[in-house]
Amino acid sequence: MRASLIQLSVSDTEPADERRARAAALVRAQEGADLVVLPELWPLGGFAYDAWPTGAEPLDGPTSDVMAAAARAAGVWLHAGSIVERDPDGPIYNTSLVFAPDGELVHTYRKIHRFGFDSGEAVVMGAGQEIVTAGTDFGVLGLATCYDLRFPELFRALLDAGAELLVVPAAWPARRREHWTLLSRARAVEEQAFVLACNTAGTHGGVEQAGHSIVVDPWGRVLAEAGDGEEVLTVEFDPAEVAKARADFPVLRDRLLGIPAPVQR
Ligand SMILES: NC(=O)CCC(=O)C(=O)O
Repeated sequence: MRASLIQLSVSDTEPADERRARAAALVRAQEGADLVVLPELWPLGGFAYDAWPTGAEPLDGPTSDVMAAAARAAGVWLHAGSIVERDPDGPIYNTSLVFAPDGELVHTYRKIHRFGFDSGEAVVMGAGQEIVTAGTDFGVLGLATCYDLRFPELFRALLDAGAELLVVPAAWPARRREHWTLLSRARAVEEQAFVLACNTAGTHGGVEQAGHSIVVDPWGRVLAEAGDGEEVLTVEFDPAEVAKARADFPVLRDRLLGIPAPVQR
């Protein structure tokens, strides 16, 4: 399969609608790929907290509109990164959107672990409650977002839900780039799965982004890694390598904790 990670540059100066149009053109240009991935909160900026109250949008808002059309035009599965979702009956959420090649919005995932400690996302956004996987033509995607990468128990739960390709949109700062690379590889090794981690480039909200989107195979090998700036990272791999790695080195068979106990007779 072929995957393209669009490491979009996000600034405070580009209006959201212009960035939506630019991102949609980049998605359309990936015709021939099986899966296209965008970063976290790219329409407004993952650290542009001031823009969130007015820029939040519903699931059928402007980002969904342009991304559905772009997925359909390119004929690709599209993980369109995440938006600031306005829930009419609740708080705002950091919500990822997955579109099928016909443009239908088939899965959404509300980020579970909110970043910021006592500020930003952790204060103004609601926490997602559900583990989400997405069945596709080429395997089962496990959905996680940015800071979620630090919580291995989420990835173990995704494994137990059948995930084979872990897709992680992010707005990960340059200051902690080493963690980004290390954790992406760790999650791939632990779950014996592909990790496709699509980060943001540029600077917004005063936070320089790390870039360095990365694709890791189930053995922890880096198949492709982007640089610092805006870039489309394209990589080809065989999703069947997941089953092969799990059979060749059956470490998951030796789990003792956190799995249903055998029936005692
Ligand atoms: N947007 C985020 O979740 C940032 C996470 C981060 O900066 C970190 O985990 O470090």
